[in-house]
Amino acid sequence: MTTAAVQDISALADFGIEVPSWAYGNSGTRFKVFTTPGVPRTPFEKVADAAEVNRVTGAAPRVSLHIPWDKVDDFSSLASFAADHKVALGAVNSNVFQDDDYKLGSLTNADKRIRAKAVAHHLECIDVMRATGSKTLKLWLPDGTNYAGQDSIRARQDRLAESLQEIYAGLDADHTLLIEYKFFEPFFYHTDIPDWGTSLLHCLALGDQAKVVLDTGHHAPGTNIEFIVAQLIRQNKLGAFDFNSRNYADDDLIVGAADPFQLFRIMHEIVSVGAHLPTSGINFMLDQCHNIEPKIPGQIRSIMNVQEATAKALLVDASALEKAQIDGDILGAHAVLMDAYNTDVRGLLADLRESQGLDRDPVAAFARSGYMERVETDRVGGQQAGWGA
Ligand SMILES: O=C[C@H](O)[C@H](O)[C@H](O)[C@H](O)CO
Ligand SMILES: [Zn+2]
Ligand SMILES: [Zn+2]
Repeated sequence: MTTAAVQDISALADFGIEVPSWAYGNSGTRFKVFTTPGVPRTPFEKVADAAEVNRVTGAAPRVSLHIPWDKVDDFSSLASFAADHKVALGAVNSNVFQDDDYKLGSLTNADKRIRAKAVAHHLECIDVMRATGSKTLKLWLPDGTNYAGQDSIRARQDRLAESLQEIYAGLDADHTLLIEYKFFEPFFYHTDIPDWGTSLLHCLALGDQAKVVLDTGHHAPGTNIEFIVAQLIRQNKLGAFDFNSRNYADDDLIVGAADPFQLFRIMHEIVSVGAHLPTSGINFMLDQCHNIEPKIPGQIRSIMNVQEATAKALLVDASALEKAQIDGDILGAHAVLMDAYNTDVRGLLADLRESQGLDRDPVAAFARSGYMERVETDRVGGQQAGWGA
C-alpha cells in the first residue's frame, strides 16, 4: 500500500491544461447540433468562458484558437482581452476540413493551386500567432480517400512532404509546428496522416521545430496509447496531447470519462520521466465537444479528471515499482501501480486548491458564481458560435 511519505502532488500546482475555444460553442454530430442558452457568439465570449474555467480550477491558463472559427479583426485586442481575464491565447489550429476545394485533398491535392491555397492558410495562421503571441501552429490534416485506387498513396505523401516544407519554412525560430494524426474520418479508405509513425516521419523530415500531437481519440480500438507516448517522448517528438475520451470513434467526450484507467496509464508514462513538468515543453490540451452536457462545467470536470489521473501517477512508488520490475515480480509490480491508481486523490487535490487560494470544489464554486445565469441573460440575439454557425 502507498505510504504517506510519497503523497506529494505539489507538482500539480504548475501543471496547466490548455482548453479549446470550440468546446464553448455548439457542437454535435451529423444528425444534430444542439443549441444551448448562453453559448458564446464571439471569440471574446469564448475566451471569457475559458477564463471562468481557469478562475475556479487555477489550471487552465491558455485557450487554443481555431482559424477561421475564431477570426477577429484585431487579434492583439483578443490577446489583451485574454490577458485581462488572466489567460493567454495558445495553439493556433488551422482548418482545411470545411472548404469544397479540399474535397480531394488540401496539402496533398494533385492540383498545385489547391495545395498553394492550403499552404497559404497555414502561413495566415502563423501571422495570427505573431499577433496573439502564440508559439504553436497545430495542423490536423483531414486529407484522405474513400475508395481504393482513388488516388496514389505514394504521390500524396510526396505532395504532403513538399507542402509541409513550405509551411515549416514560414515559421519563426521560436515557433513549433504540431502535426496531428488520426486513423480515419472524414475519409473512410485511407488517411494521409493516419498514425504516429507517419506524423513522426514527416516531423523528422522537417526538423526540430516539428512535433507530433497525440489525440487520445484518434487510434484504432485496442491501441496501447501509453506505448506511443513512451516512444514519442524517447524521440523528444511528443509536442502535445489532444485529450478527450471515446467509447467507439473520435467521440471527443470528456477526458477520463470513458476510460479513466487509460488516462492514468498515459499520465504514468509522462510522470515517470518528468514530462509533466513545464520544462518538458509538452502542451497538454483538451480537444472536446460538449454536445449535450453544460459546456463550462464539462470543461471544469475535464481539468479535474486530468488532475486526478496525474495526481495518482505522482503517487506511484517509483522505487518499489522499479525493484519489482527488475526482480520480475509481475504481480508485485502491477500492484504498485494499482495501489496508486486506487488511491482516492480528491482530498489531496482539494487541499492543493485551498493552498492556492482556490475553492476546494471548482464545480460547486462555478455553480455558486451565478456566471451561467448572467451570460444566459446577457447573450441574447446574435449568432451562437459552433458547428453549423
Ligand atoms: O478530429 C479532428 C481533430 O481532433 C482536430 O484536432 C480538430 O481540429 C478539432 O477536433 C476541432 O474540431
Ligand atoms: Zn484533435
Ligand atoms: Zn479528433
